[in-house]
Amino acid sequence: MLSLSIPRVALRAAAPSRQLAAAAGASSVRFASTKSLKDAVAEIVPEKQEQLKKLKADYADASLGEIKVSNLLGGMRGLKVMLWEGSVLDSETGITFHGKSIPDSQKVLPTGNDIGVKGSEILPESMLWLLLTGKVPTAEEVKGLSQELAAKGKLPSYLEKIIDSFPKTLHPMTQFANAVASLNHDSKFAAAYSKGIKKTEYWQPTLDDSIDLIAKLPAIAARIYYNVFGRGDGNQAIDSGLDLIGNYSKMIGYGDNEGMTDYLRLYIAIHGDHEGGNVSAHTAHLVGSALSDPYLSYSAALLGLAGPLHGLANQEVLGWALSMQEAVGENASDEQIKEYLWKTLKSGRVVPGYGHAVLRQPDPRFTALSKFCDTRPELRDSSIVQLVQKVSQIAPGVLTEHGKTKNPFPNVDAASGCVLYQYGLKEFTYYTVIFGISRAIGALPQLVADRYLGMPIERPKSMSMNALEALLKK
Ligand SMILES: CC(=O)SCCNC(=O)CCNC(=O)[C@H](O)C(C)(C)COP(=O)(O)OP(=O)(O)OC[C@H]1O[C@@H](n2cnc3c(N)ncnc32)[C@H](O)[C@@H]1OP(=O)(O)O
Ligand SMILES: O=C([O-])CC(=O)C(=O)O
Repeated sequence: MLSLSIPRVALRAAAPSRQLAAAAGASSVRFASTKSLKDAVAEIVPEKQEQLKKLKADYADASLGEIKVSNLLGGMRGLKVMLWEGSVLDSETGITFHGKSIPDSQKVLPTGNDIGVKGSEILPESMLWLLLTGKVPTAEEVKGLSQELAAKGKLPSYLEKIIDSFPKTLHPMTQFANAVASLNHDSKFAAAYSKGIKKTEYWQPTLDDSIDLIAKLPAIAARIYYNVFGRGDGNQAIDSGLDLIGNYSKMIGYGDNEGMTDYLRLYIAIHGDHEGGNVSAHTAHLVGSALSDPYLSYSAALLGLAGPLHGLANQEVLGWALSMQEAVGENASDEQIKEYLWKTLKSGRVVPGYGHAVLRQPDPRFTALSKFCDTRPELRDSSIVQLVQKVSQIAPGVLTEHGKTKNPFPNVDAASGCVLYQYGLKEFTYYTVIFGISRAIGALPQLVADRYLGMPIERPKSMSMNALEALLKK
């Protein structure tokens, strides 16, 4: 269970008490002007640059392990070849954000109640601040960031026209990536680069673009939802008193649903970063290393997220779970679920939502989302949530017996969609778009770090099979 009643941020001297904020109600809490996120990043830049300088000076020739042919042929698993500041993934214990696990983050990061909007889950703004600066923000800092994002959230009319021109049949993720790339029209980084900005200053317009993009993702996503599925407010109106996801939830028609709104906050906060090697984060970093601006880099990341072995798995899980429910009925026995799992495996398909390239235990994000379900009667009693949870107990045994996957446990995608479905968001081709709002809060901070650290263009050595054989025979 989440410790909903612990006044976490309220313990810090600068923050208003959580109870006070909640009692005051949405939009009525006043905050003194405070440090902006850009000021907070500027503070850490010199020490990070110094740390990199020292690493290079002291350890440039130290080895981090050997490269085997199996690494080259096996998707580079396990090779330590990327710098990534925001989070580290441990195969047994899962993700930590600047050293903080998900439960740790839930204890210290400001929630809606802390800034005067209803909600007890982590605000994605709080996670963004942590990922960018390594520091836990105060409630005032998060409120200030929320206000900045609301002020920058409206879409330019050229982008609205571009989104409206997409055929409804175009997958929402393809629309999303195209829309994000189009915003490069207004990139401050691209404009500054063409004017000859100094390399040491690259990070500043990179951060400006990143904040601007994060601010606009909800409206882009909501406009796509409205155009394709006809749901939501249609004009993506932004309430300056609401947080980023409070606004998003309102735009897609869930503004009055506190459970859904807080679920979206939790989902988006904890999907944000999963260290650097996953397909979407890695892609943003790779494309950004060519000094493509944040819009282009993140658009490329979204196209990777749209693959079924990565972010699209959450769409796949729901389709698969509903087909199972149709085949075996609402109160399926363990035996029926096992049979269905075997049928999937024997048909040569993967069981979506299971397995992981790094994790070897159940994904702590899956656990966090399951705990959210346990705290809410509307989810606890849902037949689809119950089925997904039952599958999570049975599938590991079947996948172990099947003997292929190195990790038979559920990953985050196993849990995320059934909650959306239960709250009435049933259009599951849209689910990965929500993941796409989230991944920006992890991938874009690294782009900023890449620029203040002066990271070079990424260019590993590749080999043909013939060249490899020739090398190995030497
Ligand atoms: C947010 C995220 O991206 S989380 C991941 C979301 N993706 C999914 O849930 C899709 C299902 N899972 C998978 O396909 C995989 O487990 C991945 C892509 C996540 C990881 O892939 P890998 O690191 O290659 O996994 P692993 O080393 O365990 O694979 C070994 C074999 O087990 C198979 N395997 C892995 N997971 C599964 C699964 N869920 N069901 C059936 N077979 C599986 C692989 O396809 C591979 O088979 P092969 O030897 O015939 O090619
Ligand atoms: O880490 C990975 O490879 C996939 C994943 O779970 C994520 O990107 O969130």
